[in-house]
Amino acid sequence: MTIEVTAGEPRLDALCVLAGQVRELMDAVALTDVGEEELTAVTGELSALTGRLRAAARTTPQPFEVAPDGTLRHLGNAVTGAANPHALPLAVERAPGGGVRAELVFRPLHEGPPGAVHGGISAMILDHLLGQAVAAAGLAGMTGTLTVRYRAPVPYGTPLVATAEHTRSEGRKSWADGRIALPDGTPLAEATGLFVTPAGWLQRGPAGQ
Ligand SMILES: CCCCCCCCCCCCCC(=O)SCCNC(=O)CCNC(=O)[C@H](O)C(C)(C)COP(=O)(O)OP(=O)(O)OC[C@H]1O[C@@H](n2cnc3c(N)ncnc32)[C@H](O)[C@@H]1OP(=O)(O)O
Repeated sequence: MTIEVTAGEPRLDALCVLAGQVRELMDAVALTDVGEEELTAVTGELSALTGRLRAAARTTPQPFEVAPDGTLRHLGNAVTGAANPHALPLAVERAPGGGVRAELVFRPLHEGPPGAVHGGISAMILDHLLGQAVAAAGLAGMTGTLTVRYRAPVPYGTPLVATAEHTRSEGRKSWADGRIALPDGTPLAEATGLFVTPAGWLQRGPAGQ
């Protein structure tokens, strides 16, 4: 899988490349059929590598921050963060007709029911996308409620499209709708959510800037 690295800073770029390699490692672990001896040998090598990375460690991932070019970025985010091995990472863009969209391919690693993506993984993606639709409308907030309707099993290993749009706001409360669909638009999982802008964000913004 090709990981887009956009930090533009050598150390952060290297961290994002490392995270991409770890994603490949996680996929390999989920699918490997090598024998016990090889599993034990690989575990030993990984233990040594883990120790090298922990030689200099922080207590929180790469923060939500203002990048040198003035844009907001969150390389440590669990859904979009290129520096977070847990993230797909999801590349979210503005949708031509309003709202936001992202193309995505889930992996066998995301399996819940046999042959399909775990419902909690789908909900996580929808939570983030709805939140970003609200943020794109200028009203960034924390998820208050999220309701998901699972209409059909979400497959992994096949291209899908996720979209979301802000639907309305009342004071600090904003609502958004979204869905994960097949490329032809057939919805597989649909969500609606309420996002509340914490009072402090109105003064300082989500990055505390
Ligand atoms: C430019 C910026 C870019 C940013 C990009 C970011 C994109 C990232 C996208 C990431 C996306 C992923 C995001 C994540 O993963 S966010 C992670 C998951 N969510 C959380 O952890 C949220 C935890 N909860 C809280 O922090 C607080 O409870 C919040 C902030 C939600 C409200 O605490 P606050 O003290 O501020 O609220 P208030 O008590 O003054 O109430 C205010 C109003 O809101 C109503 N209310 C409150 N809670 C709920 C509820 N649960 N259901 C229904 N309604 C609720 C309440 O009745 C009242 O309404 P009204 O009586 O006035 O009518």
